[in-house]
Formats: sequence, C-alpha cells, structure tokens
Amino acid sequence: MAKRVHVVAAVIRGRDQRVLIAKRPDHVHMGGLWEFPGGKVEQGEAPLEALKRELKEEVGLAVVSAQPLIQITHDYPDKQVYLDVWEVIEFTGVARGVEGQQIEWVHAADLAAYEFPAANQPIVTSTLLPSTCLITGHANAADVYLSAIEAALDRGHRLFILRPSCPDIDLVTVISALKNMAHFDAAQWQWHIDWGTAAPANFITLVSEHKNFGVHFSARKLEHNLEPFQDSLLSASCHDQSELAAAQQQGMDFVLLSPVSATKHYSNAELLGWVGFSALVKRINIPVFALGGVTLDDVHNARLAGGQGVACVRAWWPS
Ligand SMILES: Nc1nc2c([nH]c(=O)n2[C@H]2C[C@H](O)[C@@H](COP(=O)(O)OP(=O)(O)OP(=O)(O)O)O2)c(=O)[nH]1
Repeated sequence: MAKRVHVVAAVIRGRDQRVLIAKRPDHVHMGGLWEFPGGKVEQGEAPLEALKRELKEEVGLAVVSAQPLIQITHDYPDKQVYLDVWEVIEFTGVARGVEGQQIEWVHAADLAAYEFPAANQPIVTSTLLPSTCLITGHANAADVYLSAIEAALDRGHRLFILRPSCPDIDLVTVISALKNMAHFDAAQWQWHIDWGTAAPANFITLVSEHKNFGVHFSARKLEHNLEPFQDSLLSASCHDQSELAAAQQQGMDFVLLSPVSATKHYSNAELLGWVGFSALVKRINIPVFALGGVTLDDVHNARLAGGQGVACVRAWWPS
C-alpha cells in the first residue's frame, strides 16, 4: 500500500475575518476543487516549516505564528492523506496566486458554497467554530440563567450548549429571550435534548426553524435515529473511543470529550489527561472540545493536543 502523504494546510483569516482559499489547478490530484493553501511536507521537514514554505510558494504570505487546528486522516481511492491543518495567527504580505491559481477571501459561513475535496468538510466546520464552548449550569430562576448567557455573549463567546437546567426554562422561552440579546445571530446555540425513545416532533420543528440552533446529544442517544435532525449542527458528549466512533458514524459535526482532568462531577471517573485526550482525538476526523477540569485558559493546551478548544461549565457559570 502507498504511504500516507503528510499534507499541511492553513486556515488564514484576513482583517475582516474572511478565510483564504485557493483553487487547485485542473491537472493535479483533486484538480478544479477549492483548498486551504498548503502542500506536502518534505522529507525531514517539520510541519510548521513546511507550512511556512508552502504559503510563501503558493500565496506569497510569510507566516509569523500559527497553531494546530485539526488533523484529518482520509483515504481517497487513489491516495491516502494526513491533512495537518493549522490556524495562522499572524502573517505578513498580500495574498496572491503565485502559481497563477485563483484565490478568494471568503466568510466562513459561505465556505459551504465552495466545492472542496471530500476530506475537507471537518475543516470547514472547524473554521466556523470558536475555541470555547460554554455549557450552562444550574440556575434557580430564568433571569439568572439568561443573564449569565448575556454576559458571556458580551465577553465574546459564541458557542453555547444550553442544558434545560433551570425549572423555568424550556426551548420556546429560551429562544424568545435569546433573540432579544445582542450577538444572538452571530452565536451558535446547541440545545441539549434528552428524550426517551423518539425525539419530540415539536422540538424537531422548532430547531429546524432556527438556522443557528443545533442539537447536542448524550452519547447514549447516538443509538437513536437522528435522521430528523440532519439539517442542523449536531454535537455529542463522548468519553471513550467507541462513543467517538459512534458520533462520527452518526454525522456529528463536533464532540465534547471528557474527563480531561478531575472535577467534582468526575472525581471517580478515569481521567484522560492531555495525553489520553490527544490519543483519542487522533482517531477521529471531527472537531473535539476538551471537557472536564479544564478552564478557558486551556485553549492552547487543547490545540496542542489536537482539539478545537475547551468546553466548560464551572469555569464561566455563576456559582
Ligand atoms: N493543500 C491542500 N491539500 C488538500 C486539501 N484537501 C485535500 O484533500 N488535499 C489533498 C490534495 C492532495 O492530494 C494533497 C496535497 O498535495 P499537493 O499536490 O497539493 O501538494 P504540493 O503543493 O506539495 O504539490 P507538489 O509540489 O507535489 O506539486 O492533499 C486542502 O484543503 N489543502
């Protein structure tokens, strides 16, 4: 069998947050499709060095700093690739198609309209997701629940998993309250649904009516038929390799993997640590947030371990 090809690719954001993509020449592998700029790592070359070289050669940019974003192992019929995707934090220069290729700066939300190679879907999702995912904690009253969310929106957080962990809160109440908040449209809301054997019909309708509302499942719900939700952004909580495999199989767009470190909630569970987290993340191709005993300051640790970022409850929820 041919050796897996190590390819580095970059998510580069311009000043207005648009992402740089380039069109592959017609005559090469995956020709005519759009790509995140990059190319093959040469023998003996470190991935970051390869990224710097490829971006200079292809789009004329000099990378000042970058950090890992997502890694994808994909088998095309004729080629096996390991796509090592980095997020460029700082660069200099003005982008151009040095090899005559077409380039475009595109809003992340519009990337879905471009045709990429089959391996790229998780990169597109990863580009849309922030590096922090906030999970709601318990609240005795709706105003406490909602004001905690509003304060987090003001601090710049954009991805929330809403647990109905407040007696006065249901999805209809939450949606109408959130709609009045600044940044509602710019945020992604995952409603944590827990049901018996079939998902409630009114819930499916409500979620599908709101394009920035998705659904979050516990791992045990991954055995159910999730077909009705296929048009929404889907996520799941996982704890081991078999749950991660089920999440990928069921088309989850991202997952939370826990417990990384000890918390009150997970004091008896087997802890993954960053090493265990990293080993499990390597086996799947979707963005993974580290959960359990991590804080908002652990984003860099999560990225180094192959994750998208961190998911937290106690680190942001008012106690
Ligand atoms: N750069 C890049 N390559 C991708 C993406 N998605 C994807 O499947 N690939 C695949 C297509 C190719 O099989 C491989 C990249 O190889 P390449 O031929 O472009 O590498 P290169 O620039 O070093 O090319 P060359 O010097 O060998 O001509 O990775 C992507 O988003 N960016």
